[in-house]
Amino acid sequence: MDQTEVLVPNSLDELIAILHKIFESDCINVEEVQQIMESYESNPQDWNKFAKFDQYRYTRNLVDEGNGKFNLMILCWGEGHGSSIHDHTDSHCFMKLLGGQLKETLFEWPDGKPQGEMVQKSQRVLMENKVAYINDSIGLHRVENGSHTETAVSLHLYSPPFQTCQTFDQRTGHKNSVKMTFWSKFGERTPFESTVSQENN
Ligand SMILES: N[C@@H](CS(=O)O)C(=O)O
Ligand SMILES: [Fe+2]
Repeated sequence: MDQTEVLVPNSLDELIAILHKIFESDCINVEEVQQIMESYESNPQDWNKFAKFDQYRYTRNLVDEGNGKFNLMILCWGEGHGSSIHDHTDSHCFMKLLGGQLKETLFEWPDGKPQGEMVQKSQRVLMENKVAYINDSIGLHRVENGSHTETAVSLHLYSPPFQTCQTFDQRTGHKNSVKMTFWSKFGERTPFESTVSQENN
């Protein structure tokens, strides 16, 4: 084994083990994380137990707490489900498509501008196994499952972990602070009380 060896995770568990190693360091190489997440070939048998859908909105399902360095979660998007325009609370955000496709629309921060329609920077469709990266200096985004026939499942890594973010009204740029919750943790449904605030997102 030499130092340039490229590890290819053969399962979600192997990917998580590699991520734990990478995040022992305080200095994160974005390309390295992106590459290792991309090299894992999605296998539904690895992640089915975390993939819990809701009829009305996308769900967030905690998979791993990354020794306190990151949160790894699986998001389940029903047909037509989407997120509000939001930021990522000064964290790194990696998003890998495990199943289906998702549309990501990037927006500029509205700060310092007169109130009005938010400025859209770009749009792309993420295909299975691809990994997108965003942080607050890149901008804001909205993620949508535009399909009316297929669900989508994505794997998100946030470092450092965060529990609140800001959402933005596309017409006015007005922002709201939102508490983010988990539909399930480690494959178990989260008790009702702690999921209520997610409905406001
Ligand atoms: N950042 C969002 C998902 S997405 O739309 O990127 C979340 O963690 O809920
Ligand atoms: Fe996001």
